[in-house]
Amino acid sequence: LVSEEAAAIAYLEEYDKLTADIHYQYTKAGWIYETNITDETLANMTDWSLKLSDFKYREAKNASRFDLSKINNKNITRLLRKVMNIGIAASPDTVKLKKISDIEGEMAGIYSTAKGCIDVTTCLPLEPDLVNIIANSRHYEELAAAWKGWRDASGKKMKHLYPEYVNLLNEAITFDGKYEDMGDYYRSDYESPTFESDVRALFQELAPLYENLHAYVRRKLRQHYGADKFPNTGHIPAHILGNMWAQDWTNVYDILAPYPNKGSNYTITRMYKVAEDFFTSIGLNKMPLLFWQKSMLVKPIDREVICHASAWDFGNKRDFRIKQCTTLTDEQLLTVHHEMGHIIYYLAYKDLPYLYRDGANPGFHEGMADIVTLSFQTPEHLKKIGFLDDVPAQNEGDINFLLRMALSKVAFLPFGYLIDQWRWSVFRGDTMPDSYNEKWWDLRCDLQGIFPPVERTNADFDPGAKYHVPGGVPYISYFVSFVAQFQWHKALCKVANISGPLHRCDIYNNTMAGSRLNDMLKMGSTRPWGEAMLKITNGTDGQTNKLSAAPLLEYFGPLLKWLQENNRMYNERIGWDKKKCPNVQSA
Ligand SMILES: CC(=O)N[C@@H](CC(=O)O)C(=O)NC[C@H](CC1(C(=O)N[C@@H](Cc2ccc(O)cc2)C(=O)O)CCCC1)C(=O)O
Ligand SMILES: [Zn+2]
Repeated sequence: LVSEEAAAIAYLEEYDKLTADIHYQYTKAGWIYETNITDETLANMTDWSLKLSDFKYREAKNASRFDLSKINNKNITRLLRKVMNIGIAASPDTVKLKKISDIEGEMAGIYSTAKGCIDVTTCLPLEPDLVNIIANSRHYEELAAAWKGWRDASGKKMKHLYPEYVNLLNEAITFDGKYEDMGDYYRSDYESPTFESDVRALFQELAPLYENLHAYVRRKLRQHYGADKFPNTGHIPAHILGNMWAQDWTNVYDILAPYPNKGSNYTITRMYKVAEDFFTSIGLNKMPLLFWQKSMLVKPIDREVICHASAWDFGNKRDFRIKQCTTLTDEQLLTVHHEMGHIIYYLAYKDLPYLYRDGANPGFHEGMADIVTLSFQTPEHLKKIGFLDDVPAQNEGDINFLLRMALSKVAFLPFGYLIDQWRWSVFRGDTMPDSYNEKWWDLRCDLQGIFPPVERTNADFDPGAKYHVPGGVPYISYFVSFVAQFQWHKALCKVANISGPLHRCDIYNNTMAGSRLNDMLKMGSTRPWGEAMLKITNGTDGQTNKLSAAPLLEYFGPLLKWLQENNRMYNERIGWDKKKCPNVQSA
């Protein structure tokens, strides 16, 4: 009699090959669509998406025949549970699954081909045109036109699709009674019943730092644009922060602090080589030859593509690519490092069983993508690789540098937190279609302290103007990443014996730090993520297997002190009125 465990092992070996093969086909169909948007490539991708759902449905049935209580090998039971954890593919209603794919395809198509009109004759794509206007224009009305034009052409055009999309997802995911709604399923990636309250607590711990940055930035922007543009509720106009979603404020750094912002003489290829050099300098992998042959690193001129940058793992242990409409800007150089960070993670776990080729949780994959930017952006590092001529003197250079880092790493926190607060409330049924936009602006106003420059009504659908909402891509992973990456940075700097303030630490060329990081990366999702966290933090002070805001607060400690002094000196109010949002109609 073959033991239950032996039979399960034999099944999983066969499954591993089958799942890798069908995922290769599905990923290739996705790549072909995203790098050449046509009706045919969309139909092909939808076809493979349904084939994959069908495969998952069948194999979940096959795996359910094993009696887990008779298998004491935790690894085998974890793998079997992953085979049976198939999300919406648990629904036998393939007509509804196809409808979900069709709606997603339609929303992604609207988003990726939308052209926002900034006047009656000029309509422009988001990347790079509208992004550049929002980044570089300093004219209030011109910025407002680009901000409104984009939302009218994207979110507003897909508003009618989203209610059915939500209902179909909820029907499919609740079919076998494992999940309460689609938000419950998204959160299950973190394998923790307290995840939702844990991230809320982290956000509240970080709010004072954000509010002090917000107060300083509001004062400097008020000086530039005039006090009449700033309501006495304390909110900042959403469209003058240098980013289409006000999620990253580095582009208005020139208004906030006079600082020689060096444009450097580099090429697109050199951007990728510089990023690769960072990873190899700490002992991690270089990009395989296939990466350079198959990636799409610049926007093609002869076809429509999805420009939103992304990293791809084709699942055959050899084919890893980046798709990015790369341009020569500092922000883009960071995105290059980010996307390549994902590839490094893929390479670290490529020889694990397919089911384990994932981040320990989605936030870990994003944290890995970002971690090197904490070293790469230090003035010392930029000087080392010739992007900065001189290192600014200690003190005021420190504050300028910390301010610039805070404009991306602190400014982002409420945004990274709120997208899924909105989405989870929609999936729960707490927010119905007739208040989608009001709920969105409740969160945007109350948590980010910004308000819309032009009147918003429930005819608008501003959540749809952010890629990840029509794309059905979870977002809390970025909030988790922004917390975790500072925990890892602190631990790796300790392991690397690099002393001094955390914000000046650069792990470049440090293979001890790299190998400690790799110990975590190569685990993939073999174990619950607390064990992966300990792989990095073990033996360092404050070691923990949980998320902690302390390292982020330590990193920005000197800046918070400076901001508090500066805001006090100018008698600047900290914070803004909650539940009062200018330009937003409440139902
Ligand atoms: C096949 C596939 O989809 N692969 C996944 C990777 C995987 O899951 O394996 C993937 O490539 N996702 C794309 C996404 C792209 C970007 C993004 O969307 N960023 C967020 C939030 C943010 C902002 C600042 C920041 O410093 C870091 C993140 C935004 O721009 O709002 C765009 C620029 C940066 C990262 C990404 O790389 O995370
Ligand atoms: Zn990422």
